[in-house]
Amino acid sequence: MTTHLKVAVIGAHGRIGSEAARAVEAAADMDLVAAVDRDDDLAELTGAGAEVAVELTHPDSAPANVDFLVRNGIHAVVGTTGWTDERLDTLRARLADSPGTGVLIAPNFSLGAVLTMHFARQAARFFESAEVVELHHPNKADAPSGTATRTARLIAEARREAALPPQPDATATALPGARGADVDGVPVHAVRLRGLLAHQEVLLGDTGETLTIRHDSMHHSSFMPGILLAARRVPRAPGLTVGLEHFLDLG
Ligand SMILES: NC(=O)C1=CN([C@@H]2O[C@H](COP(=O)(O)OP(=O)(O)OC[C@H]3O[C@@H](n4cnc5c(N)ncnc54)[C@H](OP(=O)(O)O)[C@@H]3O)[C@@H](O)[C@H]2O)C=CC1
Ligand SMILES: O=C(O)C1=N[C@H](C(=O)O)C[C@H](O)C1
Repeated sequence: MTTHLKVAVIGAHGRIGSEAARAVEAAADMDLVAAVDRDDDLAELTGAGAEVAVELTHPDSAPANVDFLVRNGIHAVVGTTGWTDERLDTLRARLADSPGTGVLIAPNFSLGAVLTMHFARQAARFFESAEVVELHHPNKADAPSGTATRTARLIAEARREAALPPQPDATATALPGARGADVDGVPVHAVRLRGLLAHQEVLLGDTGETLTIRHDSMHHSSFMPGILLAARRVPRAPGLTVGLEHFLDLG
């Protein structure tokens, strides 16, 4: 008899959480043992014997939910954004008391977005300038997106490794916000527009040429293969992993 992975979804009434609950239910090797949202008790997960929980709620809610999961030895696949360095440090300290538990935090579960970040990091050292434009639906809680923030950090890391100087920008006067948010020296611009779902462009420029890397998620289904892959893999990855790329072989 094959044993199915017991998976719970937290944030199961939300845009991505509801899609994730359906994807888990449809997966031949998984059982959806709990699907909870804001007013539910997380004790449902322990009662149901959840082995892995997929956390897709709100940046203000995720740290406490993940803390609960780690304290109860439930592996976590976290898509919720808003993980500052301070929040990650707190989580690492909690994980130290539960060394067998795995937590994956991924700002984006779609393969195209993971590749966009990978390619942007690869390309960054060859260009004088790089900026990130993310475009999302107007109901999104945070700006800039978790993906854009991580993309900018990866670009900044590559620029530092290549000892590139700060990006040129002769702007002397600007309306507040006109040059976007400064994420580790990389400008990040956020567009909120009905009709959009989740999109990102990485613009790289140097003398006489530009390179644009663009990714579009047209539907929440784009995130599901990554979420299911992460749920299968996270029990074998104790500790904290940030980024789905660590569970993929990107060469
Ligand atoms: N990593 C990835 O690939 C992706 C990540 N995301 C991220 O996922 C998160 C959710 O996005 P989205 O689905 O659009 O948001 P929604 O607002 O549609 O859904 C979030 C759901 O979580 C619920 N919720 C809030 N707090 C809690 C809590 N403490 N416990 C349980 N449930 C709670 C909300 O309830 P209520 O409405 O009452 O607040 C809501 O039903 C965001 O951070 C988003 O950026 C989104 C898509 C892809
Ligand atoms: O809120 C969303 O919709 C999304 N959030 C994630 C992010 O902030 O990067 C992933 C994707 O962009 C969709």
